[in-house]
Amino acid sequence: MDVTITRASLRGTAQAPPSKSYTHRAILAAGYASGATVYDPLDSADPHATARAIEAFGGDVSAVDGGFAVEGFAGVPDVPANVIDCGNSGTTMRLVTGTAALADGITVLTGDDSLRSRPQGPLLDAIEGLGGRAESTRGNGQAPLVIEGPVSGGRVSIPGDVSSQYITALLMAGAVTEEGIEIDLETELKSAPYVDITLEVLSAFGVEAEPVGADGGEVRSAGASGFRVPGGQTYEPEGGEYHVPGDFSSISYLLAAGVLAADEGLTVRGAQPSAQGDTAIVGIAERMGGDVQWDREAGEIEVSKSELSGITVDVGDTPDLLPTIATLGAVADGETRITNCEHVRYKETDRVSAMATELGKLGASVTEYEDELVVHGEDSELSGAIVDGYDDHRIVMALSLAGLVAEGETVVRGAEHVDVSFPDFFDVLYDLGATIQRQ
Ligand SMILES: O=C(O)C1=C[C@@H](OP(=O)(O)O)[C@@H](O)[C@H](O)C1
Ligand SMILES: C=C(OP(=O)(O)O)C(=O)O
Repeated sequence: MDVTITRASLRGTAQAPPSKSYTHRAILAAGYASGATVYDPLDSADPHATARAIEAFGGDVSAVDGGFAVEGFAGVPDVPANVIDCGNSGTTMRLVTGTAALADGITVLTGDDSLRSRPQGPLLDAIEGLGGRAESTRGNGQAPLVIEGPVSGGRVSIPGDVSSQYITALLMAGAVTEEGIEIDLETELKSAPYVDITLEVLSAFGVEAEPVGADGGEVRSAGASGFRVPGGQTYEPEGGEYHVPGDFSSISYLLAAGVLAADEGLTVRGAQPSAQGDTAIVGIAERMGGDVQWDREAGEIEVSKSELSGITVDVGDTPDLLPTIATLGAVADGETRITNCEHVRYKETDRVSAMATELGKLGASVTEYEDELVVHGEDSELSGAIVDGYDDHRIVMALSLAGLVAEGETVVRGAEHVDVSFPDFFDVLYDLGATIQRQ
């Protein structure tokens, strides 16, 4: 699907979609349990992939009023009767690789073209280190993957600068191994707040796990030298239910739409504080000069159109914000420097390169370095063009934002990929007053 967007003035109220990261973890944790109801889940393509995996391991996920009822496999996954298709979802493939290592037999995991080009090698090595079998069929560290368990736990070391999802996978699976898992980080951890999300969900399911400090003291994931999860634990959420908070990566597009185009202001609901690193978008928009008010208790953000100035942002903890910040930078006055972003190249597409290329087509001046993206707002005048969404939901949404302010028509190709994390993105923009045509 192509979407055509023209300059518009936005106003009104938008509801943030539920968090993708929390939804994946909550339904998988319910799978590791004997079951639970996950309320307010994100009902989109990526969590559906995790739900399919839970079913393949002997559980069941069904829609009930306001949520998903999950019947779990109680810590002992069946050997799947078929290949598990993880679709476009990196989170599913990594987290479920951990589950597969617990099954007494072979699991085969695959995904779409994008997912089959993403790095899995460090997680495969970790599972081999725990005594399992974990192979890439092509021997290149990418899916299709063949995993054979069961592993009983142990100690592994793993790089922290490729994907934090490897750590999440090992912690979630480690809790139901016999011995538990100790993880030593070989490098600094990127995307660390995502492991904090994991620890928060594990705690809500009554599972103990912790970061280990460089000096053996207590730290949050961002300063950790490793992680530890004792084995023999049981997943069981209080009251048999879990509630998913709103998604701040998705909120980033609504906030950006507000600072770019809401002359009369707009309100974003569902913005309760949580462990999400992408909450940083509120402070980033403010630092750029955005008029943003966040009532944390009410979970509401008021935002209105503002003159923006370029800033420097380190996205080591918040890789998914890069496309949004790049678009804001193209409209801001002065230079926006997005640093510490090499790991943003390992996503659904190389997002550093994709944003440099496509914003360039819209008239932005962008310089790409291995670990930095620099947007020269002062030399950028956005005017409509046909741009490619790279089959990547975040590229599609970030380029659509540019369409709200560019002169003339912006056509975003492959716009249907918003189904991964924000299925009604274009309906929400339309309701806020955007001009959207779908072909
Ligand atoms: O664990 C998660 O829910 C996620 C972790 C991050 O990936 P990396 O840890 O691979 O950077 C993030 O980019 C992804 O969208 C979701
Ligand atoms: C990278 C993302 O997700 P995943 O790793 O689950 O594909 C994302 O949602 O931006």
